[in-house]
Amino acid sequence: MMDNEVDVFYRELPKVELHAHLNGSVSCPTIEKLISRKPHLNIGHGMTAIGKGQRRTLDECFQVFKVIHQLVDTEEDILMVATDVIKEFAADGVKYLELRSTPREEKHTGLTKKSYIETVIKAIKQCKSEGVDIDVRFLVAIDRRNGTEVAMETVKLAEDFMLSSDGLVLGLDLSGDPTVGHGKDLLPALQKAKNCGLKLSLHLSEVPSQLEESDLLLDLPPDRIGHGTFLHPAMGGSQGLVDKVVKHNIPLELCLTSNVKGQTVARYSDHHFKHWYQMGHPSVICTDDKGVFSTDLSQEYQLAASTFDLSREAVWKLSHDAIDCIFAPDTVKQQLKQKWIDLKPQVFK
Ligand SMILES: CC(C)=CCNc1ncnc2c1ncn2[C@@H]1O[C@H](COP(=O)(O)O)[C@@H](O)[C@H]1O
Ligand SMILES: [Zn+2]
Repeated sequence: MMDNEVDVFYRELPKVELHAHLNGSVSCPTIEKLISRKPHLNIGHGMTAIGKGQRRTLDECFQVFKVIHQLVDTEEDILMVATDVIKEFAADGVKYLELRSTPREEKHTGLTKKSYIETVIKAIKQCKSEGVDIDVRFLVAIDRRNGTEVAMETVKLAEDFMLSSDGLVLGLDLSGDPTVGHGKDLLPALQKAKNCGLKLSLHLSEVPSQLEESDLLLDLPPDRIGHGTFLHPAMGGSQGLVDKVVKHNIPLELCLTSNVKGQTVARYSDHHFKHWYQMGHPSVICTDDKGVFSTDLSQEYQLAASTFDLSREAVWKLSHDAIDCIFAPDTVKQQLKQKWIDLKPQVFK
C-alpha cells in the first residue's frame, strides 16, 4: 500500500498473516470499483479508510465497517473483494493467510450466510487455480453483538463447511464491537465449536473493561488471542490472566497500527508487543484491517522492528515462528518452513 516507505527487506520477507478481517482489508482501488458500481449510495472514499497520522475513536472505527458493508452486499462484490484482498496479500509477500469474515444475509440482494461463505471459498479456489503464490484458509466470524442464537447458528454453519471445504475452513473468530454484549452469552457456542474440532481465535481484552470476560473465555482455552491489549499487568490487566495465557501457550495476534489508530494504545512504543515479546511468548504481527487502517503486513513488521529495535535476524525469526501458530495441519507447517529456508538467501542477499 505504501510501497515507497517500506524497505525492500520487509517486502521480500516471507510472511504469515493470521488476523485479517475481509471487509476491513479492502484496498483503495477496490473501494473505487465498489463505489462506481453503487454511485447512488453517495459514499466517498474518505469514509472507508483512516489515513496516516489520523486517529479515530473505537466507535467511529466501527461506523466505517457499516459503510463498507453497504458497498459489499452481493455475491459478485464478495467475490471481487476476496480475490483482490488475497492477491494484495500475496503481492506483499504473504505466503500463508487466514482470512476471517462475518457471514451476512442481505435480503434485498438474495445473499445468504451460506452463499456468503461459498463465495469466499470460491475466491480462494480461483486464486489457487490461477497460481497465486499464497495458501489461504478461512475462519468464520461471530459478531459478538448478535448474541447467543446467531452464534450457535454460525457454529453450525462453520462446522458444515469445515467438513465439506477440503480443509479451507479451519475455525471461528469472535469479533465485533468489544463494548457490546458479553462473552458469557457466547460461551456455550464457543464450547460447542471447540468440541467439534473448529479452532478458536478470540478477540480478548481489546478494551480495558473486559478482564472478567477474558478470564472466563481463557478457560476454554482459545487457540489464539486477537489483541489481548489489556491482559498484561503493565497495561492494567493482571498476572493471573498472563499466567493463564502462558500456561496454555496461547499465541497472540498483535496489530500495532490498528491499536494506535483506534486509540486503545497511545503510541507505537507503548504497544503490548514489547511485554509479550520480551517474555518469549508466541507473538504474531498482523494487520487486522489493512484497508481501513491504510497499512500492510510489510509495513507492520517494519514498524515493529523500528519501534522495538529488532535486528533483521530477529525479524526473520518473528515471521518464521508465526508458522507454528497457524491453524492448518503439520504438513502445511513443514511446507512453509521449507519455503522459508529456500527464500532466506534471497531475502538476506
Ligand atoms: C474499531 C477498530 C479499532 C477495529 C479493529 N478491531 C476490531 N475489533 C473487533 N472486531 C473487528 C475489528 N476490526 C474488524 N472487526 C470485525 O470485522 C468486521 C468487518 O469484517 P467482515 O465484515 O467480518 O469481513 C467488523 O464488522 C467487525 O465485526
Ligand atoms: Zn480484529
